[in-house]
Amino acid sequence: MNLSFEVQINRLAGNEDIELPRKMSELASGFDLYAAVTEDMVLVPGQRALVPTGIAIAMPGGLEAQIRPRSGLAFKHGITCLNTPGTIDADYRGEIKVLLINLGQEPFAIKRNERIAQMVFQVVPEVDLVQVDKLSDTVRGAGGFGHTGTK
Ligand SMILES: O=c1ccn([C@H]2C[C@H](O)[C@@H](COP(=O)(O)OP(=O)(O)OP(=O)(O)O)O2)c(=O)[nH]1
Ligand SMILES: [Mg+2]
Repeated sequence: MNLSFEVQINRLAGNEDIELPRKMSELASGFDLYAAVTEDMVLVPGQRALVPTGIAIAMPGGLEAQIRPRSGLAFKHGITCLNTPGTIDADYRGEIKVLLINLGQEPFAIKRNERIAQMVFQVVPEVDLVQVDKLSDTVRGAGGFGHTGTK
């Protein structure tokens, strides 16, 4: 499979030193995002914060970017994205920000140019919502939320 797209990116003023999002291995799904905090941002347990990345992007319509946590930060420090996956719309031109929360037991300091999350691009199909009086029948019907049991 060889889907490929061009996505424009720029650094916002004052962030010339911020690393551009980067894949850390050849076939990685995500581009790691770097914190553009001007001074250390400390999250105490339970605290959330919108962390700047210093970058903005423009992708073609039909794509979205998802902002996802890094598992290492989540496992070691309880740092995750509160709204995971965050949604970056194709028509958004503002700074990409990462909504982090500290679910750990210790304060955590976010430093400038540390990798805080990752950005995964996805294709979004065009969908027309068509209003109808009755939906098609299925075996599952309205069963959900554990309806099929645990084994
Ligand atoms: O983790 C995130 C989530 C969103 N955004 C930006 C890009 C996105 O296109 C925009 C709106 O996000 P969303 O639709 O999730 O938020 P909303 O609460 O519905 O705001 P809006 O009314 O602006 O759509 O905010 C980020 O920078 N980081
Ligand atoms: Mg929205």
